[in-house]
Amino acid sequence: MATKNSVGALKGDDLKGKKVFVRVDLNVPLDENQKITDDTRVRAAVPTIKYLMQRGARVILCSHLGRPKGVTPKYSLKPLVPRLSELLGVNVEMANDCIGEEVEKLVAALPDGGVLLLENVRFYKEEEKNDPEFAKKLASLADLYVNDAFGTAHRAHASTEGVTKFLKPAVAGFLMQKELDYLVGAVANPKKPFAAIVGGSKVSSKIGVIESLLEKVDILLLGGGMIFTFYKAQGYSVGSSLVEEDKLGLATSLLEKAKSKGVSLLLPTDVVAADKFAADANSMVVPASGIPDGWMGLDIGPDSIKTFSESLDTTKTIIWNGPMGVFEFEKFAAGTDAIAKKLAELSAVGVTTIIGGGDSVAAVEKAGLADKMSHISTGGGASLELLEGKPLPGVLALDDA
Ligand SMILES: Nc1ncnc2c1ncn2[C@@H]1O[C@H](COP(=O)(O)OP(=O)(O)O)[C@@H](O)[C@H]1O
Ligand SMILES: O=C(OP(=O)(O)O)[C@H](O)COP(=O)(O)O
Repeated sequence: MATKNSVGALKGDDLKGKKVFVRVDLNVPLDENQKITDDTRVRAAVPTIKYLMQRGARVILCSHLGRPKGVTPKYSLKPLVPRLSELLGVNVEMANDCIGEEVEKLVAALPDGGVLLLENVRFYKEEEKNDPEFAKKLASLADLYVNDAFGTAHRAHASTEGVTKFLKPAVAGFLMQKELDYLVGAVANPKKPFAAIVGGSKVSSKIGVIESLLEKVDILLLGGGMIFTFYKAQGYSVGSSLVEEDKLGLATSLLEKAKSKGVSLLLPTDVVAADKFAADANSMVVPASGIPDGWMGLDIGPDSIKTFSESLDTTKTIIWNGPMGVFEFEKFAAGTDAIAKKLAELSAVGVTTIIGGGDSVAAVEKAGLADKMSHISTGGGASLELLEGKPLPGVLALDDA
């Protein structure tokens, strides 16, 4: 993907008094009392907004929250206002809509350096349909466009893609730039040796990323539920572990591809098996080649943790996507925790460590190690697509640098 123009190229003269439409990803988890349970995405949006505020721009924030079908109070962005105001040090205004006369009035009343948050853009079905008329209405609110919503950059929606046809310049925000620098830059030109750790539930959801990474990495460590498809393909007994029967051939061909590329592909040599899929299951460590009938592998075992850790010792760049086990259950979180700790240790001695979104981020956060990593992606689906080598529509639509 070509380098994109960034908001940092816009100076005071470009921004003073200008209305800037900023697409952010404020799709945060809320509890039943509408309280934010993880504000990572809000904090990640702050540098771009502050940069614009400090240069006298009038900032119009646009985001989605959840996947509403029509106007749904539960998915209002109103609960975001207090935290945004606190982080930005101003009273963020809230609109009840994202287009229309009332919104236009609020935009007109915005002072230089002021911030207006539009209501959930997905309250209109036209957003996800990338409807040009709707995109034009969004565009008409502002003088220029900044996309900082990395987590939504894999969606070709009106506020991420369509709007750029009517609003120029269209540039990347600081978060978007940082995500691209790490997930494209560091992966395309890694300091070597370069290792990837891929886990998560199914091989089918990670085929693209494994194939793409096999072209680039020196070491590939596999964990999570997908390993049992690899074991079964090799003729091991896997008990009642998660297996995708229709992907056995694929698993074999991935192993062969790794061999032909000279990639050192490591599968766990032992696993923690459970007698049921539950937090209070009975568990035992068994060799990878012999999971007893009625038992299922839910984590990588201690020998594998040791081998995986040692293999990472020599690396200079590590990317991690997907947990090593069912980390949501304390009993089966040791493999994931150990990898998180290892990456934190290696970061401290200068290894570039990149956590590619989704559940791996949740696992690193649960372990309290988020601030130790070089980069933690704010996008699950978006980071996966980038790592698969797919272009992101929300990025493609921006002006080239
Ligand atoms: N051995 C396993 N058996 C079943 N599920 C697993 C196993 N290991 C990991 N998982 C599950 O995989 C899920 C994460 O998978 P995935 O969504 O592919 O990862 P990510 O979100 O990081 O891309 C977690 O909910 C975890 O419990
Ligand atoms: O949370 C998001 O994606 P993610 O869960 O893949 O990180 C983004 O806000 C995109 O949301 P969507 O998958 O409803 O388009």
